[in-house]
Amino acid sequence: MTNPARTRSMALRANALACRRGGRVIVRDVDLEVPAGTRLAIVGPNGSGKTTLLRTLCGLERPTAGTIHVGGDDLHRLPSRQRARSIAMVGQEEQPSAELTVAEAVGLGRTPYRSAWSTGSSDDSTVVGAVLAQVGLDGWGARSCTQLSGGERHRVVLARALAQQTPILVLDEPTNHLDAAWRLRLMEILDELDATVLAAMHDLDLVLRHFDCVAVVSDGGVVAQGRPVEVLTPDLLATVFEVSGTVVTHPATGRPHLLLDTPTSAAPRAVTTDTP
Ligand SMILES: Nc1ncnc2c1ncn2[C@@H]1O[C@H](COP(=O)(O)OP(=O)(O)OP(=O)(O)O)[C@@H](O)[C@H]1O
Repeated sequence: MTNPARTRSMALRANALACRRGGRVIVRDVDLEVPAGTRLAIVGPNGSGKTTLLRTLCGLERPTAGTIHVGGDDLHRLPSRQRARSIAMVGQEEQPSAELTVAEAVGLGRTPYRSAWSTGSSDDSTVVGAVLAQVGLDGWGARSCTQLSGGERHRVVLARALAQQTPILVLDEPTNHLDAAWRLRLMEILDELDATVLAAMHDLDLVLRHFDCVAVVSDGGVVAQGRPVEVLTPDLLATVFEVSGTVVTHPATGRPHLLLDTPTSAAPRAVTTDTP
């Protein structure tokens, strides 16, 4: 499928980033260098600070310390329209507004390109049609967002972000609500996109196979970053996630896959001869 996005990817850099919430330090001393066109996965246990970090990196939360640069510009000095043309974000539990049709919800992604009183151009309709096809909702534009399943609503908010045609795309757990086929299709969409992608991910196997880099967050700090196959080692998986992990090669494709298990179940099983 042709990629309807007309973007050029852009680098993102964060230095010494810190965030507090409710008097607590949630993100501490984070340095990230994400070259243009890189797909970076942010992984870490529940509550480790991934959402807070992503929201700060796209300017939705102000850091208490540190700087963020996109394409060389200080994010917090960018006019809001330019910021909205640079970074699109899909939140973890984001929902399209119930009052809107699917096309209207996706069309919101075009807002940064519209003048004050414009309701949208034919160019905008072309982009909306193309991204709806990309997320498998071709012809669904006139439907009310109330008539969608959880996974379909999630694909609508993803389409809204794709319609924004930004050089940086930030996704917080984008595989939430998606079935097995759509999880893989989403990874293909990200693979094809000419954008820098930052995504909080819980599925470490998808990270291994589809991301260029991974940053591991634990207790608000980045404890490891680099190529997934080098970072997601058995030692790190045991220390940070308290799971045992083994990389195996798919017998048909030859691609690496990550198998996870509880630490004890990976140990050799005792053979019992007792009959029930
Ligand atoms: N408004 C707030 N005030 C105080 N603490 C908060 C606030 N929001 C989040 N936290 C805490 O900050 C920590 C990090 O939360 P965050 O949502 O960034 O984690 P996460 O890694 O995205 O988690 P998950 O994988 O569960 O989505 C958690 O301990 C959370 O309880």
